[in-house]
Amino acid sequence: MSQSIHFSTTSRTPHLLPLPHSRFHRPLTSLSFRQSPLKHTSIRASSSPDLDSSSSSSSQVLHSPNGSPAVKPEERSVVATATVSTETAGIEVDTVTEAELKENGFRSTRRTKLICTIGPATCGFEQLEALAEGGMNVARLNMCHGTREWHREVIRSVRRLNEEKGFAVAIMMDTEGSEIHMGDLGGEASAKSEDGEVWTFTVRAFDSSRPARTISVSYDGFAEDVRVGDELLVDGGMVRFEVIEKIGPDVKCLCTDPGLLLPRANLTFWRDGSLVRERNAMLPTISSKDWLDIDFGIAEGVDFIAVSFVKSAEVINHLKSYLAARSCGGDIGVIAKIESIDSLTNLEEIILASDGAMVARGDLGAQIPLEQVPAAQQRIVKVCRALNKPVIVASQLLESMIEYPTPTRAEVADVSEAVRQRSDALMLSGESAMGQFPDKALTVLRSVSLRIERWWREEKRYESTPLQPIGSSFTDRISEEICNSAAKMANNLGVDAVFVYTKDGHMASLVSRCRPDCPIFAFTTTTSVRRRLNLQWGLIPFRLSFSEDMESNLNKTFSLLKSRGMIKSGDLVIAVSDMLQSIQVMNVP
Ligand SMILES: Nc1ncnc2c1ncn2[C@@H]1O[C@H](COP(=O)(O)OP(=O)(O)OP(=O)(O)O)[C@@H](O)[C@H]1O
Ligand SMILES: CC(=O)C(=O)O
Ligand SMILES: [K+]
Ligand SMILES: [Mg+2]
Repeated sequence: MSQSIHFSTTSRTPHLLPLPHSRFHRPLTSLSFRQSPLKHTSIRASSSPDLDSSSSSSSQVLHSPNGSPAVKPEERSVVATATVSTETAGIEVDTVTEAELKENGFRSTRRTKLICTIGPATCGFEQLEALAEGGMNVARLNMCHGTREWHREVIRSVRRLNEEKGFAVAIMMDTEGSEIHMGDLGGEASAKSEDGEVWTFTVRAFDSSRPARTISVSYDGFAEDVRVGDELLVDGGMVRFEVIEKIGPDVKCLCTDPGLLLPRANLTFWRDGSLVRERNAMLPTISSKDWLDIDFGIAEGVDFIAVSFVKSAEVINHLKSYLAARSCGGDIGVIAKIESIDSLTNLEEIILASDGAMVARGDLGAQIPLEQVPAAQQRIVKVCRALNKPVIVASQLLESMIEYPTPTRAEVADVSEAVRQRSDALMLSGESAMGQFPDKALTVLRSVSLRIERWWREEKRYESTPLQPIGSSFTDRISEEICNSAAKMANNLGVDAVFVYTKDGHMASLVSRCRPDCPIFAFTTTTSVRRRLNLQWGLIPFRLSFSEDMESNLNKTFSLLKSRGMIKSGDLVIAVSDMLQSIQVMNVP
């Protein structure tokens, strides 16, 4: 039996009219709840021509390699190859998700998405493949490091992995920004600064090798702006110095907290307990080098651009119009990195302008007192959720795993908290870029996410807080209400999955926003939308060509997913779509 609620808005949105000849989609004159008068046990009625055509077109349907529902890791590559060959005819889902669905049953798939920063420890094809196998949804490239050629190589490897092995890893480019940072240490991996040592920070460039205990600084106004007595913090306090003398372009500093100086580490200076940000506040958020990197990102087809040190919504709007003009169709998502005092001050307007946000705790913790970072994180996650933008929690989640194969208890608690807050994604930085145990760190993120999500489901901790309306047009408000209701129904009825058919991804994100208890199968027609949906909580994105006819879409989907062993007869699903404003509840025939 299929039951549906239709929302008819004939006068305003004629394109959303239910299909006149469909038994399931009769035009209605008002908002109503309709129970199918036909007491058949499934929507797979024999009279349905669509169903017949989709099941008879079984030559297009991909069958699982051995007919069994479980895919062992060693069989994944077989599935991967098959996925690619049916790209146009069937349905695309990444191999890792498919294996996870079959192994755990789809109620237990991971909802929290995982991002890995790629660096020297993970840039090889096999290393990238291992991360993809381990559940990496997005690969992040930090333009602070490496050459464009290096980044291009990584991007192409990820794309090749997606094509050849059936992954759907998205690529996020992270801009350098024009904050103050150290130079690259002349090729050394790090430099140790001991307590009581005097180091020179200078705006001079070095022709040859770096003189001993000398660090170059990226910002020309540095020597002019600092004062004797200021405190200089490397990476938000990993190493501390006190300014003792200024000599032209050189600033002599006494090390007061020893530690390891890493190439291009961020520098902040503090005076009387406050961050000094007078002159460098005038630096552009997107530097001339960043614009060149952005052009490079457009040319290489990255999925997201994360903008460092965003101060206001203006820069986001500026970049978005640039992307819309340059990247034909504006396919690239813009992520605002919240890592400065200004970004906290203008948080709502920045998030509203962006396609998502990152809680960049590394630099944020260098700009506000560390003890304020957890509250800032909670606020950013909440605002993103309210405004329906994906949010990433980043930096030092598993910092000790750069050197050790197991995390600290405190790190596990920190990861758990981010999952408990229902952030969309967690990000590895140094752990995956240059750590010794990138795969193990990813495994920890995956297993902690799964465990916390399961605990939350077992405890039936549904969200009761009502979500504020966000859409401005009447049609948008209807979509929102449909998604809110669908998620609520999914929880109350204990359905196995919500199916959402969406061309631009918006309906899928509206369902994700409700954080329902079951996974969300998001069907979309383009590869780029599918990759972008990879960042959002609970969404399992599929690429599928579909029509305006929901009945035929459902039949086609059921048929394809069943043939791959990803769903089975009797599974209870709720379906919503961009095309037809309705909620349908049905058992898989
Ligand atoms: N492409 C790369 N090449 C070399 N080293 C890298 C690269 N990407 C990252 N790393 C190393 O990993 C460390 C952490 O990387 P990450 O990019 O997350 O830095 P971050 O300081 O957290 O980010 P941001 O610079 O955006 O604030 C860096 O300090 C650097 O040593
Ligand atoms: C990720 C990042 O930019 C930060 O934490 O500062
Ligand atoms: K960066
Ligand atoms: Mg940063």
